[in-house]
Amino acid sequence: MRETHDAVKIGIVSISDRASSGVYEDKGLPALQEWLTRALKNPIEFVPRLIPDEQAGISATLVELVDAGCSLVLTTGGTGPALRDVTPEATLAVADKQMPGFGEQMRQISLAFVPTAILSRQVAVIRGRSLIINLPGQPKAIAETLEGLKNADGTQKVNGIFAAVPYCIDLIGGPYLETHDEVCKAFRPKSAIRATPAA
Ligand SMILES: Nc1ncnc2c1ncn2[C@@H]1O[C@H](COP(=O)(O)OP(=O)(O)OP(=O)(O)O)[C@@H](O)[C@H]1O
Ligand SMILES: Nc1nc2c(c(=O)[nH]1)N[C@H]1C(S)=C(S)[C@@H](COP(=O)(O)O)O[C@H]1N2
Repeated sequence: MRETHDAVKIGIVSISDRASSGVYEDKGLPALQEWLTRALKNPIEFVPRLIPDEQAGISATLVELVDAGCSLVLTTGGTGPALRDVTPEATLAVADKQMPGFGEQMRQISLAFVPTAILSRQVAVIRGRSLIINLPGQPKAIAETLEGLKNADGTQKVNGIFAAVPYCIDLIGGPYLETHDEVCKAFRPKSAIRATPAA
């Protein structure tokens, strides 16, 4: 087993008019932080932001976090069809590349929980050396989409989207992310798996 893990900086962004103005307590940032801490073996520096559903402000926050060196930025909220839901537009506005597989897989997973999952417009994009992914706003949907669906015996039924995140970050020149298999088994082609250093 590897003794040391690369450090990673992760931006977490909760996008909610009501949580950011104090109408209700934000549950998005704690849910993101809890899941990532449970899933990753790497030491994580979190860069958190709680902001309203304003397109220009969301784009500016994403650019700021990428420029600050975050290899991964996860957003939660503002992906539905309501007039104020503009997270996908704000994310696409700062994209170098779109990564449509993440949104497709999230909707696939979420349909097992709620029929209204087809109302979610989550996107994922690459900007520079950073992967930015939109997650739904329901706090419980964060773990559901990252982790996927498990059978009653604990085996994986549908892979969560996080299974593909470490290899994606390898490909854009980021740190080597390693996960706890019981939370989320990351997939890499054999040729991309780092050799274990000699003891
Ligand atoms: N940051 C949050 N903290 C706690 N609960 C949230 C948060 N964001 C969303 N929710 C819950 O999930 C539901 C759906 O999220 P959505 O992003 O569509 O919010 P919304 O209805 O647009 O309102 P708002 O932007 O004011 O949170 C919300 O109505 C709320 O019950
Ligand atoms: N796993 C999961 N995904 C989900 C949901 C949920 O409860 N669980 N809610 C859906 C609903 S009702 C909507 S409108 C969309 C968009 O949510 P957002 O605007 O909160 O981002 O996410 C969907 N995805």
